[in-house]
Formats: sequence, structure tokens, C-alpha cells
Amino acid sequence: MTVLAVDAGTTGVTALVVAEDGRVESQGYEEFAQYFPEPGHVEHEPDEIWEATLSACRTALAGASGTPTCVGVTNQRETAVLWDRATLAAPRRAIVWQDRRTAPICARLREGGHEERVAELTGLRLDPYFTGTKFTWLSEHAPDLWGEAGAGRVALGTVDSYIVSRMTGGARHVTDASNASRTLLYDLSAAAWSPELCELFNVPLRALPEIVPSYGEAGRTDPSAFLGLDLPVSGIAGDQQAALFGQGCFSPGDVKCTYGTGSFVLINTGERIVRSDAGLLTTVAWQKPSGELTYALEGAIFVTGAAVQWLRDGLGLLGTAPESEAVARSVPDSGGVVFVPALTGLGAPHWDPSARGAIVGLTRGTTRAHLVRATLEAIAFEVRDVVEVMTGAAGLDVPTLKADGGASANDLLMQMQADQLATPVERPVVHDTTALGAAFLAGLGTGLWSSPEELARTWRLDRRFEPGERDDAAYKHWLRAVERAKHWA
Ligand SMILES: Nc1ncnc2c1ncn2[C@@H]1O[C@H](COP(=O)(O)OP(=O)(O)O)[C@@H](O)[C@H]1O
Ligand SMILES: O=P(O)(O)OC[C@H](O)CO
Repeated sequence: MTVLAVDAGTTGVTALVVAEDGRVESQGYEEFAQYFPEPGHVEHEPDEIWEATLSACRTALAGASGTPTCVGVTNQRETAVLWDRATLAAPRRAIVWQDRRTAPICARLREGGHEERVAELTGLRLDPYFTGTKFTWLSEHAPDLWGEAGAGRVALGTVDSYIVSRMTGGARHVTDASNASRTLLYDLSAAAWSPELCELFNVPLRALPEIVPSYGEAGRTDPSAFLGLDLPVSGIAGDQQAALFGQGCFSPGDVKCTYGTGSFVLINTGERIVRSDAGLLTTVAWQKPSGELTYALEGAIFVTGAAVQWLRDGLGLLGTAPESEAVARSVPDSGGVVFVPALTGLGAPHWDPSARGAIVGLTRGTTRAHLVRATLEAIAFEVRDVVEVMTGAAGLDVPTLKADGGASANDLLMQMQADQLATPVERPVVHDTTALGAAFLAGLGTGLWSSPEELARTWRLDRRFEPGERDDAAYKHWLRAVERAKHWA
């Protein structure tokens, strides 16, 4: 028996067929376009996300031994999507989590004295990252659509809700608690949409999805909409929470970092809602079918792998992202170059939407290899900044870091990370623990697996990176450069 897992990420969609023993039987992947209509704006075409989902699933299913028994969905979080409830067509592009256009709305709400109450209810902060102010922006810039949403004809949601809606032929409009907890509209303690927050952000509650547990049957795929398949959709979670699950971080204190477009460090805090005033977010990790919630503290870094992608696509310095490793290894250090990849502002622990990227320390001797190496170092520094907040202000212990995601394939980056943290970094055989986590949730949801403990036994170590010598002088340069990147736009 197998499970089909769909990971609709920021760069593209991955589909895995996962066997009962946790092995990946087959996979498919399809990139989709990124739209940057104005500086600071990042958009996706929902139809293209759906087409990429179908294509990735087709490839994965073609390599699988039989028909899967259920489907799990995981997704880039916070991205605001709208679609017509009857036709499922999207009337406009989605506003992506990285989009900074709502910085003025956040400032307005802050000036209005709302920040403390929003943080108290949601565990989040007033930052353009989250869905809430993206909806507010739409209400102000697309009033007709907002009228349609209020009348129940247009659905509002995140990428998980959109995909499940498409898979079920429009029969289900749902999201899970982990995704809901990223919207600024979810009351963490009440475990429900907050009417107070919906009013503050001008969001019609009736247009929002029903919140369901992260596993258990949430709907069935419609064969005419989804590749002829009639399967239960039995797992849904935001991608970072799914990765925490896929890494087997089931116990309080377990920590993982996923290196994708951005990097997200999550520590399981069990049944406790732990709050941080040092730049970490409090979030739902997952919700069991019984309703019981597991929470996490999160450090969200917006641009890590995307900086490598920018070297490739924006500057043409690399042919492929994996090439960054050999190019960086061709020099012993970054030659004094420091790159702060604040290309979409800064997230944890700084939270400055007006920060912009900075490259300092250039000389006539600087080569592309130095800049590429400085980019990998920047990723390790950014994660160190977040882990230092976890172990310092938040008083948590991080004895090892479990790493996953596309950029975790980079051995040099992983070694830099272990050195910078002075902590071992462990990478599992399956780097794509996000999709694996969605498969685990879906399989638990249908009884294919009986407990998380059973799943934990399927975790296999690929490589452990032991900490070596760390360059504190380079880190000091990094901290100075970060200060320069702040308050730029
Ligand atoms: N070997 C590598 N070294 C450095 N970066 C990489 C490597 N492979 C992929 N990446 C980066 O990782 C990102 C893709 O990882 P993935 O986990 O698929 O991201 P997402 O889920 O955000 O779409 C891209 O931004 C890419 O530039
Ligand atoms: O698509 P990813 O893997 O970069 O993850 C995006 C996050 O969910 C944003 O919060």
C-alpha cells in the first residue's frame, strides 16, 4: 500500500509516492513561474500551480507500483489565493508570502495600536509575510472581488485550500490548523477563526475555509478533476510543519531546519503555547483528529535557497543551483565579501520589511566564486542568528539540528552550518521531508500507520556533519552588514 503526497512549494510542486516502510517509490516535480510585477511584489498564477500539481502527480504515479490509497497535501504557507467557488477559476494572481506590498498596512495597524493584541491572539506579528494584510490589501484594491467574497461566491484561502478544492472538484473548502495558524486570523488559544481579527483585517468569515485536523479524512478527490482518482484526502499541513513531522520531530525539544526558498527552523514545544518576544513565531505544528494540538516555535528566514536561485537567474553566475557547491569550494573563503540576501526584507529575528539586499567587502580581486561562497555562508549565518535566539532569549536547548529541503543537498553548506552553530547537523536519506511528512500525515489519517512512533523508525541518517572550527571574525562582519541592510526601502 502506498500514499501520494503533494508538496506545492514556492518554486514548484513535488509529488511523492511513499511505501508503507517509508521508502519513496517514485516522484515527480514541476516548476512554475514566479511573477515580480513591481519591486517587492511576488505573485503566482493559481492555475499554473494546479497544472504543475497535475503534472508532478502524473509523473510520480507513472513510476509507482499501484494506485495509492490516500493523498496528503502540503504547501507554501501564508500565500493568499482567491477562486470562484462555482468554476474554481482564480480571478487574479495569488499574493505570495514573500510579497512586501502590505508593509504600509502593517505600519497603519501598528500606529493604530493593534500590534500587541494581534500577537496575543495569533502568536504572530504585524508583518507583510502573513496572509491577513494581503487580504486587507485585496479588500482595498479589488473591492468588487471583495463583494463577491462577502456574498459567498469567491473563496478565500491558502494554497492547501486551493489545491484541495481543485482535487475535490470544488466539494470541499478546508484548511488545516497548521495553515490557519499562519494567517493572522486564527485564535491560537480558541483554536478557531477569530471574528475580532476578521473584522480588523476586513475579511468576510464566510469566505474562509473550514478548519480541519491535520490528519483524518478531509474530503475525497473527484476522479473527473484529479487524474481519474477517487481517494481520501487524509493529510493537510503547512510545509514547514509537515517537514517537522517528516523529520520525526514528535517530541518537545526536537528541532529541524528546512533549506528551500527560505529556511525555517522549528522546535516542537508539545502541548505548550510558548511565546517569544525575541523574534520567533508561535505556531500550530499539527492537530490530531481528536482535536489535540501540538505547537512549535519558529524562526522564519525569507531568502536562503532563493539567493542561490538569484545568483543563477538574476545574475547568471551559475548554470544550476547545485553548481554553487563546486564553485564555492574553488576558493578557501569568501575573500572578505559579505552578502546579506534581504531580497524580500528580513524575517526572523530582525523583522524589517524595509531591509534590502546588500553586498559589501568587494575588492578588485573579488570573483564570482567569492560571491557564491559568501551566499552559502550567508545562509549558515542567517540560521545561526535564529538558533542563537532560540538558545538565548527563548532558553531552549538545540543539541542537534535536523536538516532537510532542496539546499540541504549542499554538503559545503551543511558543514558551514555545523561549524557556525557549533552543533552537529543531521541530514536524513530523504531530503524532501516536507512531502514525506504529508505522506505520513495522510497515512496516519487512514490507518496505514498506527502511530508517529512507528514512523519515527523509518527515519534513516544520510550524513552527520560534526562542527569544526568556526570563523567568528566573519560572523562579526555579517552582523555589521545586516545592520547596513536594514531600513533601506
Ligand atoms: N545543491 C544546492 N545548493 C544550494 N542551493 C540549492 C541546491 N539545490 C537547490 N537549491 C536551492 O533550494 C531551493 C529549492 O529547494 P526546495 O526545497 O525545492 O524549495 P521550495 O520548497 O521552497 O520550492 C532553490 O531556491 C534552489 O536555489
Ligand atoms: O516553499 P518553501 O519550502 O520555501 O516554504 C515556504 C514557507 O511555507 C513560507 O512560510
